[in-house]
Amino acid sequence: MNEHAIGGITSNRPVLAIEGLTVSFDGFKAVDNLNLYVDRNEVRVVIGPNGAGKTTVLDLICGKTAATSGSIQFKDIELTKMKEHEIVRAGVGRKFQTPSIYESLTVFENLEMSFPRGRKVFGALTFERTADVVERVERVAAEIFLSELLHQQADLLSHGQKQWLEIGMLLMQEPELLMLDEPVAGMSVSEREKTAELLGRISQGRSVVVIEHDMEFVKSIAHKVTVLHQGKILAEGSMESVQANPKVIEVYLGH
Ligand SMILES: Nc1ncnc2c1ncn2[C@@H]1O[C@H](COP(=O)(O)OP(=O)(O)OP(=O)(O)O)[C@@H](O)[C@H]1O
Repeated sequence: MNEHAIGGITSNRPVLAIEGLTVSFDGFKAVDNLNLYVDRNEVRVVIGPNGAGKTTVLDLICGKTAATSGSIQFKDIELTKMKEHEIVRAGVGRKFQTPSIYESLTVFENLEMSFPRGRKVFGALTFERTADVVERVERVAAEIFLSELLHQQADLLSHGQKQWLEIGMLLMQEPELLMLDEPVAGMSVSEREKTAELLGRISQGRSVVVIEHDMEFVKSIAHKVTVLHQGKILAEGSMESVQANPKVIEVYLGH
């Protein structure tokens, strides 16, 4: 576990602490008494066979699905009692598999409308373009490799660039926890490499949780891997230890 200095006091508490988390759908436990801890500056990858409960865990963290029991602590905040928009405001960003960018707007406008104050005060599309908004849009665009394409309409971007734009829209809100569901699906090799670099970079100062099936990509980004199976943790640790684990090979990697 990393150590963080907070107000001069050294704290080794994880940013995300999930304990005893369970969700039942008509008696079927999709997530079953799960404990999961993620540190600041960490890229955690969650892997596992189809139906293992990976997406459901992210749905529970972001408030899309209500827990049956258990706790999700983000810093000092209990998320299980909160609404989705409150969880976003608390600093949790979630990217789904399909990009939900606005195709008819430019890269700049897509990023601009994700600036939290703009949305809160003036509504989604009509707000003042102040210097701090422009500064943050430009900073985020540079992070996601889109500085040169700021004024291009989003529908003209490549698939990979659209995925980066959506990550950028989350970064505009400066989340401390970022969750991504299969971020490199459908990307070219060079886009995958750039995405690995991007995730490493954006994990600095925050926590990143990624669901991924592509093992080469997992190897290139994961600080730690959690293997889910039937709603429970089957194994957890370094990529090497997980790959060598006979139980993991049996239920997932051997297939
Ligand atoms: N809202 C729901 N109602 C009923 N069952 C659900 C619901 N959401 C998920 N499930 C079930 O919970 C289980 C876990 O699903 P989940 O989508 O979390 O798996 P996953 O590990 O993300 O799989 P994949 O790799 O295929 O995306 C599955 O059996 C799924 O059918």
